[in-house]
Amino acid sequence: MSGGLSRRGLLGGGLAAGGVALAAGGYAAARLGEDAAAGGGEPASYPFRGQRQAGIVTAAQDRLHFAAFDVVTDDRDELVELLRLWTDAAERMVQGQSAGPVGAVNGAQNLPPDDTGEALDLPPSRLTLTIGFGPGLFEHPELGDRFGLSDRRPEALADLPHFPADVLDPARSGGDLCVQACADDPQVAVHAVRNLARIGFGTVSVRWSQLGFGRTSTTTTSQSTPRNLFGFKDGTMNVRAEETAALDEHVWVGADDDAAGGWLAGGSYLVARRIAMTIEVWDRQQLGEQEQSIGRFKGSGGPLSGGAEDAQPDFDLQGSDGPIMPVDSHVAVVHPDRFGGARMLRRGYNFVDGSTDVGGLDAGLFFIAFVRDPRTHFIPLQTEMARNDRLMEYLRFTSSALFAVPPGVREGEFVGQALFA
Ligand SMILES: C=CC1=C(C)c2cc3[nH]c(cc4nc(cc5[nH]c(cc1n2)c(C)c5CCC(=O)O)C(CCC(=O)O)=C4C)c(C)c3C=C
Ligand SMILES: [Fe+2]
Repeated sequence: MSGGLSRRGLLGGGLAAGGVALAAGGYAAARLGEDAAAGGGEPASYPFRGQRQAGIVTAAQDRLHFAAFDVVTDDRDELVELLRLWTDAAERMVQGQSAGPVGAVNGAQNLPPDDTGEALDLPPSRLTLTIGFGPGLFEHPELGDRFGLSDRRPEALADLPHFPADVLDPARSGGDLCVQACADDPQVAVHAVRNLARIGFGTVSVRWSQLGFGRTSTTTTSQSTPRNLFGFKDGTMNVRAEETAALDEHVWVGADDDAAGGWLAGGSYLVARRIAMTIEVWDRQQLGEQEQSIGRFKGSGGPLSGGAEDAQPDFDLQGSDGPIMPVDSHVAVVHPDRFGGARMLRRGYNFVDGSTDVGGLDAGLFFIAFVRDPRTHFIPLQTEMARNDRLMEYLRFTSSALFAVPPGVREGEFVGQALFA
């Protein structure tokens, strides 16, 4: 079966030429429909290959399935083979094709299908698959340097420190590999992670995963600012795709950043933090207290010091009781001016994982940020936030991980190939 057909074109096997043409026509129509729905001129699908991995500056989609994997082999060739297989499958799935060339329903009756089938008939849904490498791939705490990679580990790629007020679940933290699947349809994102896990059976196992909805960031100037589960606009001051100089300064790893990490040049670091929000406590706070905690108005998203959403906060402006922008408000605590101008590209999602055992919502923000160096662009902010941020009263950090995200995959290569050269 041709690799160029969409999943929908594969149904029924052995289609006559006219049937194929019809299927392809349906696909094109779906793409046009998606284009319109996506808004802002975003394409209906993103290629897996390119200068950068998609899923970083790509306009943030609405849904997330994030998975961290343990590598369960100590054979370097098996790891490389997995990355080859993942590259092939990812390239297919982001185009709306099945994970393998045969597809969900056209294979032999006596073999498991090379695609699980739940995304049959669904368009690409702007799926992006972003793959990262955790510290354990280079030097595992129990298994050591399984793959002969320890001398290629960039210094910045180390487990994040324990921050004050972290209540981490170790089983839901860390990981040797990660896959960030983002799409406008949750079924497409889940299908992608499921098939990558299926392909990796015997080489990797899923350590933990997280579903997310309702992006809490804006990564292009054409996107409007969404709201998080506290009801506030989130993503206002994010680094955007169009800010190419800021991306070079704050998001992309430079060629000279690390002697051992040359393979990561043009890539980035992905910080993941699952943050449970005590929704019921928050909901009982007065509007004024909520706005003082964030430092912005809930309606407009503008800073309390005045102006529209995109106005710069004035931290010196005084009210009768001190600064109008409370010094312990979230935007005051994490403002780049306090960290030598360090910015980050945030790309998080809301989550609701059912209810807690006392009947509250098990809900929060799955924080994802891409940074050039976590030591300068994340750790100092998180430390300060944990110590001094008024918002902390309503937050519990339950999961934490750091991954190095290699640059984009060139034609004929597999993801992260330079690391194994
Ligand atoms: C350590 C990094 C950060 C964590 C963790 C974090 C959690 C978190 N944030 C909100 C809500 C908002 N954050 C906003 C801005 C903002 N947040 C961070 C960093 C972390 N946030 C930065 C760097 C910034 C931008 C600061 C600036 O440049 O001015 C905002 C304001 C709107 C915006 O700019 O996006 C909100 C709202 C929650 C609820 C949360 C944990 C659950
Ligand atoms: Fe924030």
